[in-house]
Amino acid sequence: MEQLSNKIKTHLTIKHGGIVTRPENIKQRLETTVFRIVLNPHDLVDCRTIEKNGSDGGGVADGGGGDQPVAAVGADVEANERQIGEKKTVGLTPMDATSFSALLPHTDLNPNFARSYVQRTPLTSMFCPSLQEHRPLSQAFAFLSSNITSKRTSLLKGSNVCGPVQKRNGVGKAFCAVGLGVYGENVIEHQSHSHATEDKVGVLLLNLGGPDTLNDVHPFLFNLFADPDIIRLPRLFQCLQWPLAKLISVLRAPKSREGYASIGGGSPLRKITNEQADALKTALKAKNLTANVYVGMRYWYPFTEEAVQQIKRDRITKLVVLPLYPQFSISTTGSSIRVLQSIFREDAYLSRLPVSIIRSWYKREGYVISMADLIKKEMEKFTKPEEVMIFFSAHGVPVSYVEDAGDPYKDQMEECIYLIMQKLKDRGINNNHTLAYQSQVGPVEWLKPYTDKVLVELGQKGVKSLLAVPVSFVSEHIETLEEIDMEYKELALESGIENWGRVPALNCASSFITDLADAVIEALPTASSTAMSTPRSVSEEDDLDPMRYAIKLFFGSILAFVLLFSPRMILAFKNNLF
Ligand SMILES: C=CC1=C(C)c2cc3[nH]c(cc4nc(cc5[nH]c(cc1n2)c(C)c5CCC(=O)O)C(CCC(=O)O)=C4C)c(C)c3C=C
Ligand SMILES: [Fe+2]
Repeated sequence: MEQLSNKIKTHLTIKHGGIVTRPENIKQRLETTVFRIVLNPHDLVDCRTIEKNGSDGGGVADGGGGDQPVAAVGADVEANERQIGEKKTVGLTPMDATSFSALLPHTDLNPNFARSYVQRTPLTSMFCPSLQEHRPLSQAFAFLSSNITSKRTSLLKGSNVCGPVQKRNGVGKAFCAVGLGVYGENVIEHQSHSHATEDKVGVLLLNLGGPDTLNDVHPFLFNLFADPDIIRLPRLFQCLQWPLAKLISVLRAPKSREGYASIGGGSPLRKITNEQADALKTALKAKNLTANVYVGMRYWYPFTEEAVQQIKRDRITKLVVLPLYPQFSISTTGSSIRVLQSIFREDAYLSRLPVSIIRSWYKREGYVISMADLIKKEMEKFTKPEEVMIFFSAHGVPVSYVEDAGDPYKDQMEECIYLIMQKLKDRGINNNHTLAYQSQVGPVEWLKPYTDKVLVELGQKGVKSLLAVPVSFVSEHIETLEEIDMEYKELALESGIENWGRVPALNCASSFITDLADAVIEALPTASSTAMSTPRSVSEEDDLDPMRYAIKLFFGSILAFVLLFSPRMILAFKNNLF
């Protein structure tokens, strides 16, 4: 039992600190359609795969750097070492299939969300009557869903990624798509920039979302912690996801609320993302592409599910999915794609919609240049720019994401920093730089070094001027406005750093938006793009069996007790780690 308890502790990963759940669950509940996976989470276009000038790229997982096309689909790719300048990075890292696990049935038990969602979201009100329906027992037990192991197994089965499923279009762009469980001919092809008049192009911007008001903080946090890509529990413990999410969101809410209060009483994310969507639409128009741009948030309004419903209503014929995270992480892009997968596989219309997903874009020249421009501009504000330490502060993730689940986030982050620094060097800027990770929460180990520790060390070492560069995210949000601008600044000044600066988030910087527009155009799927149906996994089948759920529930409860009252958890709560 003790061994088991230790294992659980090492698996439990919780970061930041309700009662609203996600709307896809309502949809699952109300729409009975044929189950067919159509949007495969591995149908992922990494912008690295797109050659800028359209020359023939070969399109195999060649591990080449720069603009070389690489098959950068996340799942089950063998680690492929790559040399970038003098820096060695891992180009293709294995991804854990749990990041794309199928449905999240445990949260659709939450009636509060259903009510709140329907009240607040007119778009879904057409489903409202069905909310009164009783669910079958098998679904009522669905919160015990456990798919980590089975997904991992299916992942391992398909370790050969790019060979048979890769196609290339006429201008030499190479793409690779891999199925989850079934690896077949599910390929997203790409076309040149001529668009048939009957095409109705949609771009779906994915983002995390944030509470609009202080009252939203608690339910927002609940949604976040109810996400199995945020709190990654071992299979047997997934029945704890929901109670744990409630517990942690209650514990985290006061601290979080304080943070949002200090930045004006809510998150600026919705407003900024909407502005980015408008700017992108305009930039696409300037490039002769008329497109509707939608915003889909993972944990708050407008939810991804709302955006998808609008896409359906608008009868979009081609869709490009663009997560607003430059680097891929299981906890961000991975989680959003998993939600999309669950929606798409249940819907006949969506299942036929040609879709391409830009899974990461930190390597794009336009993004790197935009970042370098912003850094240069801020550096010039210092009296002695050449003495400024460039301090990249990235959002952290638990170490287990990277080491156990194969999250490529850390490698991509390091490569991203390398590319930005190279760009600065090209402009004669040779300052020292460092990378640290911020925003840790919970009793687990996060990526190191930690931002707060490094700031203190730099101050002690005599660094006098420091320029903080937020790098995981392209909008201002609580972690730039509160954590960096207030907490870290204060800490840095206390530690001996005298001159503090912070690079603003890209927000709607025109070079950045223009580059996103290029990324969208390059990623446009052709009408002939096919979708692949993927069967339910063994564990999903299990999830429909009430007896198996009852057994899981029984053992899960015993283990939950051991876990929740373990000394490490108690200590974490006492030390305010949530
Ligand atoms: C285990 C928990 C979390 C992981 C892992 C995580 C990864 C992660 N998050 C972002 C970007 C954002 N996070 C935001 C808010 C936020 N994130 C978590 C938890 C995890 N994030 C919490 C609890 C919160 C709420 C705020 C708080 O209490 O600290 C936001 C929204 C900010 C806003 O303005 O509303 C963003 C954006 C990235 C990029 C990332 C991994 C790479
Ligand atoms: Fe976060």
